[in-house]
Amino acid sequence: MSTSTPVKTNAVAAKGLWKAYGSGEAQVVALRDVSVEFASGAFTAIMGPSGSGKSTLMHCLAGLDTTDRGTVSIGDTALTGLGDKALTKLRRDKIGFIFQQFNLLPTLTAEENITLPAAIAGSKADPAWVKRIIDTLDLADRLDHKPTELSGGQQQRVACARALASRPEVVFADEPTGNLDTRSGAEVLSFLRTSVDEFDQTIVMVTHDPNAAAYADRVVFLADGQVVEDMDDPTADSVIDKMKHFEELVAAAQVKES
Ligand SMILES: Nc1ncnc2c1ncn2[C@@H]1O[C@H](COP(=O)(O)OP(=O)(O)OP(=O)(O)O)[C@@H](O)[C@H]1O
Repeated sequence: MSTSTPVKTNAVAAKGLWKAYGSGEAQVVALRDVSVEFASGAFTAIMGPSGSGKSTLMHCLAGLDTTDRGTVSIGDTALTGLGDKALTKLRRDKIGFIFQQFNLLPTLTAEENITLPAAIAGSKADPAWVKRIIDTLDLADRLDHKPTELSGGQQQRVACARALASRPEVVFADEPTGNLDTRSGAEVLSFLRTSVDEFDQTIVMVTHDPNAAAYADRVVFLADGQVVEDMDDPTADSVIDKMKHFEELVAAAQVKES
């Protein structure tokens, strides 16, 4: 009898990404030859100093921004070279987004916000799945409320439900706890952890917060547009240590330059 271990596939893969903004002397190179993969069913945090390229990388991975060179795949679909229409469809079908500012539509109820992406796509999200998410997020008695009638934490939980409603291949979360108090932030992070452990979702999250990164399975560190470290099983302390180390390296490089 063969004892095969399940093969982990990649939800997202980037190879040799380059991205620059502007031209000539004003040019800023935001990504320098970045190759990175994100396994299905894993929670990965992306960290790094301000300006290190975290948002640029996430936008390029999600097809929200173009790259100058390199390839990106979501599941088995290559993003590179897709036209606008195909890219929009891929984002709608395969990618969920959670933003720092929640980005809910103010005139719609929580429930309408959650089901809107499926409605726009002309399909209907699986009601049993949506109910399971809503129950896990403890939103059942808030579904008729408009965003202004919800706390920040509740709004972000609605945004989490919206991101997961279509069971996307990957959810990109950009500083999802940046606007929340500690308790509401912890609720959102616990939900993201649960969505990986129990619902087999894939999460890629940009964060500045070592405590948030500690919820992840892995942390990818960027500095100056490059992947400089890849850490498994992070704790808040191990992440803080690593960040101190980068700050020292950056400070040493600045002394050398001056
Ligand atoms: N639209 C743009 N036009 C010009 N330069 C840009 C643009 N977007 C980003 N950059 C530059 O690219 C570099 C990487 O920016 P990016 O926003 O990806 O970094 P980040 O790590 O997400 O930073 P932060 O933590 O401050 O959000 C920075 O030097 C930034 O100034």
